[in-house]
Parts: sequence; structure tokens; C-alpha cells
Amino acid sequence: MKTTGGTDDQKRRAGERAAELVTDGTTVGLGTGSTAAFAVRAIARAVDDGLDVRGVPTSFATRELAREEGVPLVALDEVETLDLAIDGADQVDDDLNAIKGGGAAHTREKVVDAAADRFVVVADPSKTATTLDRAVAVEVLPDARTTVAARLRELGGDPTLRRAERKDGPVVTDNGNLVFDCEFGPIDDPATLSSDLSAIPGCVEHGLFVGMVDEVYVGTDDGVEVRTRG
Ligand SMILES: O=C[C@H](O)[C@H](O)[C@H](O)COP(=O)(O)O
Repeated sequence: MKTTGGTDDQKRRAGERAAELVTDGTTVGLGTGSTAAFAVRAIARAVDDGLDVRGVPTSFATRELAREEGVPLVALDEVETLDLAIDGADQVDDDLNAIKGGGAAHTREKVVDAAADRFVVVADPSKTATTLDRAVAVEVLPDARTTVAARLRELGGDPTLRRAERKDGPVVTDNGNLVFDCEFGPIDDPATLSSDLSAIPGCVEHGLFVGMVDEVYVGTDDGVEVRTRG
């Protein structure tokens, strides 16, 4: 379920600017998606030029990309903290709360992004909103999909099991789970919804990232707008 309306140039500007934050010795979380991919490629070029970094990939897809491009990698279970994480988002509000998971990678992304001293989202103008209102991705244990769907409806949501493209059946995440896309309409209180979703047994992780993002780099047609929390 991709929701972006931005251009590749906008995404490239955001990704490349964020990649400039990577300095010698940095352990950097490598986000997932089309915007974060520009940062990964820019980091790879810096590695070619001699930069010493360790990348922590947030998905199978990003691990493959980073390997192809030549970014040295370290596994998530080998790090306790990261210096920096650079990741995309499906939507970011004025308080820098975000919705992620359009590529079903939000569970590992949240682990990596939360462990980073500095978490920078790279985005294009189509991702910005005053109030979050996109569907929230909810990764669920396969056997818990019926009970979790019922709890999501009790919270006012309208969950739809994400279907795979070019495969019959549902999307299966890198962790072997399923994903609901859950419509809540405008989310006036992301913090409360985030807590409520986290409390559902069988919900592995959801795509609301509340109070986690330090900066958003929004690539525009002629530059990069930097938004900072607070
Ligand atoms: O699961 C995927 C991630 O959360 C992505 O970072 C998010 O969907 C944004 O992807 P894109 O930059 O391709 O719009």
C-alpha cells in the first residue's frame, strides 16, 4: 500500500541532505521505502569515498539495497543503540508524529528508529498534514487476526487485511506476520491511540510513531525544508 504523491527529485533532495548527517564512525539506521532509498544510495557513495559507517537495515528490502550499493552492515541484534536513523514516512503531522508502515516494515523500523540518538524522517510535501488521517498499519500474529480486528473495531477503526500484489493471499511481513490497514479518520489524539493499539494482545506493532521523530527533512522542488520538534 503505497500512498506517496511526491516526485523522485523531492525524495532525492530529502534523502541526500539527511545522508550528509552521517559522519565517520556513525552507526546509522537505514530506513525502508523509496525516500529512504535515496539516503542509502548517498551513504553508499560516501562509503566509496572512504567514510567509515555501519548501517542497520530495517527490512529485507533495505538490506538487499545496502548490500548491492556497498554499505557495510551490522545486524539489529548486534547493536544496543545507534547514533542516527534515517527513515521515510507515509504521513507526518505538525507535531512530527508520523504514520509509517506503507511497506509493512514499521515493526523493525520502530525498533531501529527508537534506538537511535537522532531520528530523522525524510519526506516530500505530499506526506505533510496538520492532523494524521491515513490508515494505520497494524502488524498482527496470524492466529490473532480475528481477535485483533475485533479490538480495532472497538477502538473505532475499520481494519482491512493487506493483500499481496502478484501473490494470492495476504501480505506476509519480514517477521512472518500479517498486516491490517486500519482507518480511524482524523487522529486527534495520536498518543492515546498509540497506547491503545500497543495494548492489544496479538498486535505485534503498529505504524503510529508518536514523539519519536527529532527532525523531518521535506524535499521540495527547489531545496529541503527542515522541521524540528518543539
Ligand atoms: O513500511 C515502510 C516504511 O514505513 C516507509 O518508510 C514508508 O512507507 C514511506 O515509504 P516511501 O518513502 O516509499 O513513501
